Amino acid sequence: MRHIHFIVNPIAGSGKHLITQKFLHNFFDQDNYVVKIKKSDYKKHAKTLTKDSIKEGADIIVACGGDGTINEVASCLVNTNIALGIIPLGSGNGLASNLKIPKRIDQALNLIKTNTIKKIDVGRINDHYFFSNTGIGIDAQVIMHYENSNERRILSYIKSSLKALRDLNYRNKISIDINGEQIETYPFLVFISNTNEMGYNISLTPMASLQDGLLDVLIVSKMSRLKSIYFGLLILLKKHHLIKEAKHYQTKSITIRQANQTAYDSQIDGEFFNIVSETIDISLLEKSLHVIA
Ligand SMILES: Nc1ncnc2c1ncn2[C@@H]1O[C@H](COP(=O)(O)OP(=O)(O)OP(=O)(O)O)[C@@H](O)[C@H]1O
Repeated sequence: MRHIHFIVNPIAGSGKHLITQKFLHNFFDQDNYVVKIKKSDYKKHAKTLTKDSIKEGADIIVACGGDGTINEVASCLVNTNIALGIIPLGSGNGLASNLKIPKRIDQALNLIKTNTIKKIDVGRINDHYFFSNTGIGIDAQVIMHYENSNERRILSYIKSSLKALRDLNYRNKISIDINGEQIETYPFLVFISNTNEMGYNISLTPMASLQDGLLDVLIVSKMSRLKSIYFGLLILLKKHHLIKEAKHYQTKSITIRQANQTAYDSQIDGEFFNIVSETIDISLLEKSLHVIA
């Protein structure tokens, strides 16, 4: 008997989904599978539900949602033999796209049935794991406005990006240690990625791989508002590497420090976090998550 637990975020993406016990029994026969569905009721609830499922002996735990839900579920599965399944119900679905998990629910469920395991790298930023990407700078500000908007559509990302640009300031100088180099900069963006897609087919780190034992880092230094808009257009055209303020690195670890500040606005897998610390340490745990993909 294989025990599969589905953790469903009811507000992810459009908020519409077909995942019911009856629907799942079309895919997982009751002679071979024990299927359980749990619904998250609030932010971080998926973590508690996943921890309970681990205690209940689940063999596979399926995150049904976007990158935020995957982060909550997968954070509990790092360095275990329990496999993560993914049903991409989110708006962006960056990690699922990178893993080529089908967007159609029936196809994604059939994939889970195959139980084909891939071991993938996991990123860590201080006490948090990330599976897709993390960043400080304009991305964190965009996510902050997006979360405050209480809308979950691409248009809300566009509006949030415009607000973040309007409020752009370069008050904090940071120092970055990477590959033996020390970089001092007023950052527009420091983006650290494990995957080659952020969702919506947009990528800042097209060379990134989930299995190469490396993090891809994009450091973009201070630039004018006008140039930031140009940078945004270049991202859409996949040509953002062309501006001189953008530098790309591959690394296993990176440390960020800032003078006179003890907190960082950041985003972790598309969720806003205020990290209270003088230093940010980012590292990679090689192939430490089992994913069905
Ligand atoms: N019942 C709930 N009510 C409100 N928020 C919830 C609930 N359950 C989960 N959440 C939160 O919803 C947030 C968004 O989830 P998720 O990232 O999975 O979807 P998404 O934003 O639509 O997708 P993506 O990140 O791929 O764009 C997460 O922070 C999660 O903790």
